[in-house]
Amino acid sequence: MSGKRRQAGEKDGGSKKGRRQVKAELSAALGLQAGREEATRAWEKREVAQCGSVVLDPVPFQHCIIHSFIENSEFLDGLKEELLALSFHEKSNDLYKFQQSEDLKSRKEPHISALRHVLFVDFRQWLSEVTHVELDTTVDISCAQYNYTDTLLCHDDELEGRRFAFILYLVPDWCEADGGTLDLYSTDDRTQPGSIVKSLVPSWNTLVFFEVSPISFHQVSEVLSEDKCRLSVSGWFHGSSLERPPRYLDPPPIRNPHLPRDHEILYEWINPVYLSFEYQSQIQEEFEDSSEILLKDFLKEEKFSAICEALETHNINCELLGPPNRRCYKRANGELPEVLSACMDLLRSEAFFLLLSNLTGLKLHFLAPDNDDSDEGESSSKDNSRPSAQGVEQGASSAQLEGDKVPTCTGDLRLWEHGHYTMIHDNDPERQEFALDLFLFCGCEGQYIQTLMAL
Ligand SMILES: O=C(O)CCC(=O)C(=O)O
Ligand SMILES: [Fe+2]
Repeated sequence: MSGKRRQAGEKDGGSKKGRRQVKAELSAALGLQAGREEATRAWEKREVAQCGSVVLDPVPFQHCIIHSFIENSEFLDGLKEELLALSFHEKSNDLYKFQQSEDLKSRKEPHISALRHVLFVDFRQWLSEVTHVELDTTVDISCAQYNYTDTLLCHDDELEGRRFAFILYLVPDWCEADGGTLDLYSTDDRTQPGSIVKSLVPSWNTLVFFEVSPISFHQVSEVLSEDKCRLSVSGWFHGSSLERPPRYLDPPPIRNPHLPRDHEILYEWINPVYLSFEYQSQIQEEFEDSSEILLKDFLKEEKFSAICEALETHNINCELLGPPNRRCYKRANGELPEVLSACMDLLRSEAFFLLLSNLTGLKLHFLAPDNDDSDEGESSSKDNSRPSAQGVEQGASSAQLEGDKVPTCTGDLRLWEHGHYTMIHDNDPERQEFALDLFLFCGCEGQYIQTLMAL
């Protein structure tokens, strides 16, 4: 970029008419030679250091916090105004929920242009000098708003070319109880995230940057304040990426064939409407159309009440499952109250495999008709976007249906609390095969069973 064009970018479009020039200035602390040298030394030696308003910390991964990042703080009021006037769109999936602005790369507003300049010219030079990393001129920047209940779950930011992530916070007075902290995770020797070891509370005019690497796992915790807006400008400085070790894959779950139980078990547990052949065919047709189905009041009322009561009154031993970039929920791991273990047995029983075959048209039992011969049996399209099931408590199981192999299943009792989640990954072992997912929700309003075809 030529000096001439840069000059133009810094100015308010109307400056010729005598309006003030819009210019952002980096914190004076970043200009001090001694501070830069100390920061460079600390970064290289991976040491904790504080150089004025600049704090460097290598744990759990190299990051840096710069308070009063922009020297002329009133500039930020103008910037905030321009940012809030942009159009934002809702971003929402299994990983995040927040609002993102349009790309700031080519916005012409004076404060936004000036911020781009101070970040990608002045600060980039400082960053390159302190970290000894050559950074290219790629401009990668947008604005985010996190409001009540918004979050961005555990991720590492890794994408070709991203070398440093940065976030400049433009928040009102903020405290830990408001949520929305930037949480940094430790990692194990397989570079899987473990637990949160540092939480950064956002504050006005503070910039955080960190090195993007295979261990840079972080999240934005759920915003708990009902009225504050967590406004930030964030993006990445680009350079050649660090080498990435092969990604760790979860071992596949242990699957078992059905338990030998005859159809009596169905009469004992299942709402009789689901045992009528006529209704089963209707359900099957619907399932074949949409590859998923929700069956209300699936269990007999007295059985369902007994399950709910057992869940409420017994102290069920659980373990918290991770890693947090994949899942976070509790799984029952001890002996279950009798009615719950009987219910799990039902879901794994031979009779239930046959019932599921009738409800879905899938061959989950050798006695089930082979749907490949029928006209409508082609419901095997790959669906990589199935949603994660949510519920207060839930038993989940999935049955495998591959070729001539004996159908098998695996399942667990999951206990859901506020903040628990599952995420979808391309390299899930469960996603490499044909499977039917089944969720029986308890402790939510009403009872229903949902089946989803995974592949
Ligand atoms: O806003 C933050 O504190 C972090 C944002 C983030 O991790 C991202 O946008 O990838
Ligand atoms: Fe991130």
